[in-house]
Amino acid sequence: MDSLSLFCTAALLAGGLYWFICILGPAEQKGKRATDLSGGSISAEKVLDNYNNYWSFFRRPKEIETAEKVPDFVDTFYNLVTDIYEWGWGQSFHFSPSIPGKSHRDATRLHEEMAVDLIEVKPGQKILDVGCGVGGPMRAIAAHSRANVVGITINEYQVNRAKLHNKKSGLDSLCEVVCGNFLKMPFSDNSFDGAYSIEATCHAPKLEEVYAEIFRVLKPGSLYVSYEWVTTDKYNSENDEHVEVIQGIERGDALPGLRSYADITKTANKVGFEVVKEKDLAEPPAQPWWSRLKMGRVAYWRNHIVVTILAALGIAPKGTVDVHEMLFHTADHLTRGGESGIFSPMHMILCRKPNSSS
Ligand SMILES: C=C(CC[C@@H](C)[C@H]1CC[C@H]2C3=CC[C@H]4[C@H](C)[C@@H](O)CC[C@]4(C)[C@H]3CC[C@]12C)C(C)C
Ligand SMILES: C[S@@+](CC[C@H](N)C(=O)[O-])C[C@H]1O[C@@H](n2cnc3c(N)ncnc32)[C@H](O)[C@@H]1O
Repeated sequence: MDSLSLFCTAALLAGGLYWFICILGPAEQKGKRATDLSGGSISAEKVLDNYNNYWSFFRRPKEIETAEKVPDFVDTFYNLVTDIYEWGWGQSFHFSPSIPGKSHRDATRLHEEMAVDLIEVKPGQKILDVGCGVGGPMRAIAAHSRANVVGITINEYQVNRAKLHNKKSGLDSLCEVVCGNFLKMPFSDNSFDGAYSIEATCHAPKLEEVYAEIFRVLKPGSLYVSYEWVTTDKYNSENDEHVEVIQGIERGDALPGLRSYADITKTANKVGFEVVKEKDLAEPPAQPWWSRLKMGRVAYWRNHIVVTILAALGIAPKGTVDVHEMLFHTADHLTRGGESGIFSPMHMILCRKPNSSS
């Protein structure tokens, strides 16, 4: 081979690799590339150890007895997955029903806007985003309602990502992000005009504790809406396949144990809320929320190859491949949970803090 053909072959190979990693594997929404994957606040050399610790803790969620350790492990989980989520899903870490003729991005935004419409906030009022991730919902909600949104997340890396995105999108005057535990929030009593949580309170070992905290910080008369992860009335704990799917969802999503849909209202009432409305937003005529996960299967294989190459080259931390593989299996369990109807990530509950409450 003469030197010109050698040069052309090398250039083609390099171009192909660049295309495979950087063009084929960019974030759903611009901001994260495969080459940026990190372990969040965990240093690269400790990613694998942290993954192994996470795995030994959450492997059998139903057996988790030390509830006080859960927030720390959830924090570790989000250090491990936040970049992969942003890269492969976008800035909103939740599901939404598919809407024929609309993109995932629009369907996601509409699902988020519905939450703030339900809590009836006015421009300039202050609302709380409980478990805000990197702030995808917060920005959509602030832009839609012109309310001031304060988000709280246990994960410091997410706080920094959210702040960066808020600034880039020009919404930082409406959006504030705080690092803290939603089981013990650094906010005064009766200080918010409304609150919402999107697929976040499922991480609380006891739902009652997080609902009680939200109740405390809300002004009397104001509304709170939550999209909860639950097992539905189709779930049968005697059915081995059902149990396998639900346990797969729990361990791949850092859940200390999924709750039954029937527990949600009971808990809201117990802490003092009036339940205004409750509805599983996944139920027909809503279109499947899991179709986006299913459609992505080919992309996950490609991502797996990209992550494996990057980890081998030392660009992505060791352990990224294991985390990605865990998510790969989680996607399958979530899809099976959706298809069988035993699981919903969008059991909506709308509650009011009574006016008379002291
Ligand atoms: C509410 C929670 C998170 C919900 C979803 C945002 C995430 C649940 C599973 C995640 C993913 C699974 C497969 C990944 C894929 C293998 C990878 O190549 C690209 C990213 C995924 C699609 C990833 C994206 C986010 C999820 C869909 C929980 C934690 C309470
Ligand atoms: C699946 S993400 C959803 C994020 C966001 N609601 C969204 O839809 O993009 C769950 C979020 O809950 C947060 N979270 C979990 N446990 C928490 C805790 N104890 N205190 C504060 N935040 C917590 C995580 O850090 C993460 O930001």
